[in-house]
Formats: sequence, C-alpha cells, structure tokens
Amino acid sequence: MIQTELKELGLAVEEAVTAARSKQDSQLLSFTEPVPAIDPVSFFANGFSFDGGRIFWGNAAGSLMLAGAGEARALTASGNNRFEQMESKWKKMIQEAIIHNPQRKPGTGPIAFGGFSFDPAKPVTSLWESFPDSKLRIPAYLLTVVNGKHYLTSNIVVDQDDRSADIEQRMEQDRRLLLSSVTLPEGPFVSSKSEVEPLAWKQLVREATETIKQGETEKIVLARELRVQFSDKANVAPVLKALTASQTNSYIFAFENEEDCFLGATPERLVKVEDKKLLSTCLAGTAPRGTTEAEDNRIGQQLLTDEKNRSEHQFVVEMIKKAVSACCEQVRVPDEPVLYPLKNLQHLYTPVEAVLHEGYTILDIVKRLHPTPALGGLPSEESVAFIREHEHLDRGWYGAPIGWLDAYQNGEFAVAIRSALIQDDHASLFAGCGVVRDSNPEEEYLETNIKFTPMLSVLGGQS
Ligand SMILES: C=C(O[C@H]1C=CC=C(C(=O)O)[C@@H]1O)C(=O)O
Ligand SMILES: [Mg+2]
Repeated sequence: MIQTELKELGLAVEEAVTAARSKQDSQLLSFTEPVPAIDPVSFFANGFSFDGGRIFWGNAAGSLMLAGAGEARALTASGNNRFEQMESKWKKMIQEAIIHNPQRKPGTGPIAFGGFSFDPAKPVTSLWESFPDSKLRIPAYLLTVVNGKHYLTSNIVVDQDDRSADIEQRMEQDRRLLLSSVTLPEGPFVSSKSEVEPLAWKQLVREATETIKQGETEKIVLARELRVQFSDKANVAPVLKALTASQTNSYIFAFENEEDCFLGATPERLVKVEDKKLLSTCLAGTAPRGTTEAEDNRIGQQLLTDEKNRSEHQFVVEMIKKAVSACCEQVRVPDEPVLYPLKNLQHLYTPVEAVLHEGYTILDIVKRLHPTPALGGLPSEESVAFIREHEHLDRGWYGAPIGWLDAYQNGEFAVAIRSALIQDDHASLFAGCGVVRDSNPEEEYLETNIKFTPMLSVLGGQS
C-alpha cells in the first residue's frame, strides 16, 4: 500500500498517471475527503447510472452507513477455497493501490463490499445467474457516514494514456451528480404473490425431523421462497429508505449486480472486527411480538424458557464459541441468552466478544463461521449435505455472509436473511427456520411467514 501524503486531488491523480505509465498497467487511486452531509439513500438513488451497480449498508447500531456507486474493481472467487482466494486477491490489490486517506476512519478508503453464496457446491439456477460464488466490489464512489461524519472516497482506475485533467473533470462531474439532492421515486407495489411449494416444504420439515431422530444430525435449517410480482419495474432506493426507517436493530444491505438487486434487513451479525476486537452474534430461536406490552412480555418470557427454541439457540452458541476460540483470546460469552426485539418478531440473542490473535483477518473468521447452525445446522457438514440434496430452493446469496472490509483490517459481515432478490418487475423473498427434533411443520411454516413480513411490507405487499 502506498499511503500518499498528497493533499490535493490533482497531485494524487498525476501521481497515479505517472505510476500507470511507469508500470505500463492500470493504477488504482483511492482518494478520501470529508464532504457535506447527504442522505446515503439519496446518494444511492443518484448512483443509478453508474456502470457495475450500487451498494448499500447500514449497521444495526446506526453508527456506520455506506452507499456506493459504480465498480472500480471486482474480485471474484469460487469453489471450496474461495475465502483464501479472496484474501490474496484483496491483499494484492491493496498493496498496489495509491491511497490518500489521512483520517483512516473505518469504512473509508478502498473498501471491498459484497457477498458469498450459501453453498458453492449447490448447482446454480437461473434465479441467481448474475451472482457468482463470491464477489467483492470496490465501488467507484463510496459515501461513508461514520459517527455522523460524511466522507467521500473516489476509487479511480487510471490508465497509462489517461490525462490528469480529463480524469479530474470526470470526477468533478460524477461527484456533483452523486452529492446533489434528489426526490426519491415511488416504491414498488405488489400486484400478486405466490408461495413456492408450501406443502412440499412442510413435508421436507417432517423428513428433516425424522433424519434428526435417527441421529444423523441435531439441527437442519430449511428455507423457502415467496415470489411477488410488481405492477411495474421496482425502484430500490425507496425500499432502502423504508427499511432504514422500519427495521432498526437490523443491518440494511443491498448489492446490485447487473439488473438484479439483492437486499434485506437482517438482525444477524456474523462478525465485526475493529482494531483487532471481534464481535459475533448467536441469534436463533424465534417468537412473534405481542400486540400489547403485557402480551409481548409474556411471549418473550415464554421464548426465553422454551426448550425447543433454547436448543435451536444453544447449537449456535456452541459452534460460534468453538470457532472463535480457535483464533481469538479473551473470548467472552454470557451463559444465558437475552431477547432481541425486532418490529415483527423477537429472537434469542447471545453476543460473543473476543480479541483476534495476531495474523488472523476477518475473512479467516467468516470462513470458519459460515454457515453457523442458525443457517446450516449441526453438525455443519451433514446438515448442509441434507440441504443440498433435499431443499428445492436455490439459496444463492441468501443465508450467507454479506458485508465489507477495509484496508486497515476493519470490517463487518452479516448473515443475509430477511432478504429479497429484486429482478425488474418481480422479486423472490427468502425465509428459513431451524428444524430440531421436536419441530412441528405447521409451526415452522408460520415462523417463516412472519420472517417474510419485514421485506414484504416495504415491497408494497402488506400494510
Ligand atoms: C433462517 C432464518 O432465520 C434464522 C435466524 C434467526 C432465527 C432462526 C430461527 O429461529 O429459526 C433462524 O435460525 C431466516 O430468517 O431466514
Ligand atoms: Mg426457529
């Protein structure tokens, strides 16, 4: 990494042109500067015409938001060692970049943002054909809102025959467009919806409980799809606005690829790393919210003591604790879960804190944690094999890590649940649930129905 001390954009661009000429290859320049406040959703909306697609991220704490437009570079990897491949491609790219980022705030500079498929060994259907096994994008323009301060990072690929003045002019035009105020278009409206094979899905839950009773596994997470048709091509920006307003306590994410956009509001952190400190989350076990405070409390107390939900949760705690302990010190995990309330439902929640051992990166942890028993099952290999063989759904990026990392060893990945894949005038919504020995197919079916509601309501499918 060449950390430039240059203050002026013009000088940085010239340095990049000179570097491109001397190595006779393109040069990535990343230039970060403070900018006046702008709503990240407006920035996202303004970015619709940038090649490669847009990205969006808001963390559950509300302390970090990212909005990106265009694609300066893309890193892809496939197969079993996709996390290692990604790590080495990312390191190489960062080493060769010219980076001007005096303040080095988390989530600024040349970040890589993207996701992974749930299971690279499952054949891909046409539903997810524009989403590779894994893809991390370095957006051309990135707005970072961190602790209330706004930064713009411009990631520019400079070629040997480029002229500095032309590049600067293009950047000036782009930033004027992206930072301008905008009126958001109307959100989508669902004209029809259809559940994909609900009866076959319930039967599969039954089969999974049989497999568990035979002792082959202890838990298998099964998911299903709900398809919705819109009256017109769907606009994503107003959906993000609505998610940000309605789903506090959740990560709001979007990854646009070609014409498709995968987005959601997930409560499930996989891992966060900042200054070597690691946070992970065990979130599994679900109940609805009550309509009155008294009812809500009663349901919450029941959830806290319910054996079936506690066992769903405990499998996750044990696996995450073990995986984190293998590469961290000072691992802290409370003995008992607490409630994690969301707008439409509540979960059992156990936070995990630790300090990363020297030499480990966030992608090492993502690799060890995915899939946790909140999305795969336990033991992992057997449950994922069951899902691969029996589940009809092509999960694609659903249920898998989505997030970002920066050049300073910070990053955060969430598990992409409570999500939808929007494709022009229709969308697929995904929801799953943890099946254990005494799961009841009808109750699991109802649980997935509630899990569809956060996305369904912001897509104009439910009041
Ligand atoms: C698989 C999903 O939820 C997981 C996360 C939290 C609670 C879960 C449950 O109680 O079954 C699931 O394991 C989903 O929302 O699609
Ligand atoms: Mg459950």
